[in-house]
Amino acid sequence: MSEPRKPIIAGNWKMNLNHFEAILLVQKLAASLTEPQLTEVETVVIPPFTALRSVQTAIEGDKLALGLGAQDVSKHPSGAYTGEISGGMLAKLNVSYVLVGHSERREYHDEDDVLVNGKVKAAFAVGLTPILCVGEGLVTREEGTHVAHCTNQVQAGLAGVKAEHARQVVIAYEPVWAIGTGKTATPEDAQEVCKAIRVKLAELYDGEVAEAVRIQYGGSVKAANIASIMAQPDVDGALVGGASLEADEFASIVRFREHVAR
Ligand SMILES: O=C[C@H](O)COP(=O)(O)O
Repeated sequence: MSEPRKPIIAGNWKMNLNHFEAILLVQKLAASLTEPQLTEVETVVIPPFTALRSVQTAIEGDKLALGLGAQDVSKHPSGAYTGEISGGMLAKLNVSYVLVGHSERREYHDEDDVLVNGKVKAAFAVGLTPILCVGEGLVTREEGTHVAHCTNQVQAGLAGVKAEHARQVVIAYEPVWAIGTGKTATPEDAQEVCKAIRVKLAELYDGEVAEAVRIQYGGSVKAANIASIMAQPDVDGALVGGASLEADEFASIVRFREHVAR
């Protein structure tokens, strides 16, 4: 019998908040959540690079049960790569998670599956856990090829990754048409793709790896819809954008068990 998967809710702050504002948000968030709530649901904040050090200091200084993530990582370990941030630099800041292949990186920074795969491997090489983001655009959804699109992205992102690492990855399914638009996929839409991703993991590795991997849904998640999304059997968490910038709203998302699924 495999261990139950611990829910993981992560707030991706994107390109918002300077380091002073970031500290305030972390302190407000911590004040809105009790220790047991933070232990029951793994809660991760993902600030911009410039706020990582301040947020890490706040988390460690106040002994907060919050995880720390970064929004991107270089595929290179070090060297003459102006503007890049290495996995080693992030690990030194006690960063645990790193987003890889977010749709905004794929769309606005031309990141393809080969680069995403390089970043996944760079993260594992220094002990970071990648949150591998996949998701289809509106055209693909309307064509009805969204499931294959997402499972192909998972396969490409994990190419050459051994089972011992693959079982630790977090996958975020984010339909691009639902990001920041207020349009949420239905819980059934989320379940369809998350289940297909788990089936693909079983094909690529084995059932044990597939059962261990946590799969998040992302795209206009808020307190009002989190319970019904989390009620789906293959959804193990959420990657939250806009709503993670408001402490009360994000805390309420983390406390999803208190809400009634609609
Ligand atoms: O990383 C988070 C996602 O892109 C979702 O963003 P959103 O909650 O603002 O739609």
